[in-house]
Amino acid sequence: MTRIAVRGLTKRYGPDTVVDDLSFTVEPGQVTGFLGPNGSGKSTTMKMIMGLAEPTRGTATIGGRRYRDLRMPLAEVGALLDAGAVHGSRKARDHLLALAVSNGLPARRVDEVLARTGLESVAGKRPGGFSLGMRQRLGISAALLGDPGVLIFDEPVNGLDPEGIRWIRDFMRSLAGEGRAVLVSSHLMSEMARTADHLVVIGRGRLIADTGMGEFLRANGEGTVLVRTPEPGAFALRLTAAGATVRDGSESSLVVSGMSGEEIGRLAAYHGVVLSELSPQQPSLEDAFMELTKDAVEYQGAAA
Ligand SMILES: Nc1ncnc2c1ncn2[C@@H]1O[C@H](COP(=O)(O)OP(=O)(O)OP(=O)(O)O)[C@@H](O)[C@H]1O
Repeated sequence: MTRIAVRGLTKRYGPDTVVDDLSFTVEPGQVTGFLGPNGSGKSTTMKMIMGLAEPTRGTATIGGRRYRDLRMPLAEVGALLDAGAVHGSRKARDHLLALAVSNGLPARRVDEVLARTGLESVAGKRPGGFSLGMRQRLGISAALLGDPGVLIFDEPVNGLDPEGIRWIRDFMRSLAGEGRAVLVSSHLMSEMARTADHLVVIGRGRLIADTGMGEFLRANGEGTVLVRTPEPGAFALRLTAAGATVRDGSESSLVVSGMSGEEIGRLAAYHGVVLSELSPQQPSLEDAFMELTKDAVEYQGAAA
C-alpha cells in the first residue's frame, strides 16, 4: 500500500513563500481532497510531489521515496496536472503506445486503459478535435498506464459539464475503492463534499485543516433549526433544559442547534407551546470553507 507523505514542504520563489512548512499524508484507499483558494499553493505542492519543482525545504515522498528516486515512476504514481493539455498530434492510441513503450510498459495496457476511460471508439482519432472532457480522459488514461498505486489530479473538473464532472467523481471513487491513494485538488468545497474521504485545506501555502470529511461535515454541516413561537423566552428555557443550544435569531425567532426539528416539535407539543415556524436550515459547505480560509485569501473581491 503506497502513500504520499509531505513533510515540512516549503517552496520559495524569490521573496515569496508559496508553500510554507506543509505536512500531510495521503492514505491508500481514500480520495483526499486538496482544497485551497486560488493561488494558495496546491499546484506547486503537486509539482513538488511529482518532481517537477524542487522543494526549498522539506520532502515529498511516494512510498517512502522522492519522485526522482522511484525505479518505475509510471508504475508508482500517475498524475493529471494540466488537464487540458494534449501532447503532440498523434492519434490517441499512438500517443499512449509511445508513452507505454518508452516507459517499458506492456502495449496491452494501452487498450486496457482506453477501455477503462471509455475512449475506445475514438482511439484512432487525433486529440486535437477532442472535447475538454475527452482530453481529460486521455490524460487520465496516460496516468493509469503503469497501474500506479498513487494518483494525483490537479483541478480535474474545471471547465467540465455536469456529466463530465460526475464521471470524474465516480472514477476517483472507484480508483480509491481499488486501494489506491488519490489526491485531487479543487478550489470548490462543493466538489469535494461528494468525492473526498479526507480533506487537506491550505491557505497561503500553509496547512489550515487536515480532517476526515465526515468530521468536517459534522463540525460544519450540522444544521440549525429556526423556531418561531409567541413565547420565545419561555420556550428557549425549555429547549436549553432539554440540552439544545439556543441563540436569538431575527424578528424574535430562535436559532436552535443540537436538536432536530422533530425533537423540537415534540418538546413544544409536550409543553403545549404554539409554534408558528419550525424550519431546518441547511448550512452551505461553501460557507464553511470560506469561513475557514477567509484570512488566507490573497485578493478579496470588494463587496458590491
Ligand atoms: N514558477 C513560479 N515562479 C514564481 N511564482 C510562482 C511560480 N509558480 C507559482 N507561483 C506563485 O505561487 C503561488 C501559488 O501558486 P499555485 O499555482 O501553486 O497555487 P494554486 O493553489 O494551485 O492556485 P490555482 O488554483 O489558482 O492554480 C501563486 O502566487 C503563484 O503566482
